[in-house]
Amino acid sequence: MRVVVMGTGGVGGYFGARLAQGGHDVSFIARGKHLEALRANGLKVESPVGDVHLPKIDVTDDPTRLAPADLVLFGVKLWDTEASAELIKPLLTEQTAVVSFQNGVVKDDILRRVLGPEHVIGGVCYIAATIAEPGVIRHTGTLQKLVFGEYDGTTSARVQKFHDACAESNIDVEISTGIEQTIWEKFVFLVGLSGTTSTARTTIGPIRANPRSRAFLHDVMAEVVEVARAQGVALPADYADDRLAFTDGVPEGMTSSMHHDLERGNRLEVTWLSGDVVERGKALGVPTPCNRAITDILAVHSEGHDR
Ligand SMILES: NC(=O)C1=CN([C@@H]2O[C@H](COP(=O)(O)OP(=O)(O)OC[C@H]3O[C@@H](n4cnc5c(N)ncnc54)[C@H](OP(=O)(O)O)[C@@H]3O)[C@@H](O)[C@H]2O)C=CC1
Ligand SMILES: CC(C)(CO)C(=O)C(=O)O
Repeated sequence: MRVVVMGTGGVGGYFGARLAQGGHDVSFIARGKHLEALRANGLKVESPVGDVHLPKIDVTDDPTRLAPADLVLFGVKLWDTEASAELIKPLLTEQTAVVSFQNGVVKDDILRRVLGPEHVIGGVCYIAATIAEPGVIRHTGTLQKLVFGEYDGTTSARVQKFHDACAESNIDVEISTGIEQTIWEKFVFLVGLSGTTSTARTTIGPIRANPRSRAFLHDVMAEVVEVARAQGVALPADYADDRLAFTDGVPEGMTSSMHHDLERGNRLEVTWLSGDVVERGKALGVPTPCNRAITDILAVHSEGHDR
């Protein structure tokens, strides 16, 4: 299976490296200093579940050179979705699948519009990984899981093939037969985690331990549940309680990729996370005051800061 990784960052770099380590044919798209370092020194992953060094990788900023692909693993930040989708068009044959492991619930709408719905497989990932320095991906903790599936719920040959490639590459992997709901389930937790850790500027431990911030976390997630239900996603009415209980089980030092971005002065995905909840809430008549507070508080940082 010929895999092309669009965006060799925390997510794309980590999972792409594992697939290459597992013996699969993987090429990478990158840019800037990261591209230069990847060309010069290859791709390194530092990980508690095993380091990887691929001294020589096929990496470029010109996707046309990599055509055709069986599967494109799409891992750019949400603001780069549309432009990156345009760039990968030359990679597609009739059968090519594109699977985005980005956060948010709008990503696949954009991919479907730019690439055509037949190419898009739904996906979510669970990992904490960043570009530590050009050419180096740092994975924190042991969580590293991919969940994906066709939107019509069938287990197609391309989904099964990618599943098997991941399993052979020591990636925790699961096929979802209800991927839209799976994406919304992650979105509920992610919006709660990213919104609270970024506004409180701390990890989940102190947030869940303090009665006021715990109630805020609950209410942020409850708003996402209400929005999901209003647009027809079958989440249980008490799903925020379920996610709060889940949150009690994660390590107290856990935080979100958005909190990391805030600490580094990077641009933030808040517009596509809490901000998207607010916009959907407005359209559906669902009040979203907690997510509005998060979006407005983080607005001063959302474009990042020069350091
Ligand atoms: N990091 C994590 O632990 C997790 C992240 N996610 C989600 O996954 C998505 C990706 O996040 P993450 O991996 O952290 O992002 P990163 O910023 O680490 O990686 C994205 C990479 O793609 C590059 N890129 C963007 N556009 C192009 C282009 N046109 N050509 C070449 N390279 C390009 C970026 O370059 P440049 O830096 O120059 O922009 C960057 O190197 C996000 O939606 C995030 O929310 C989900 C779960 C966990
Ligand atoms: C919730 C988590 C850490 C899981 O992968 C994540 O997706 C993020 O912070 O972006």
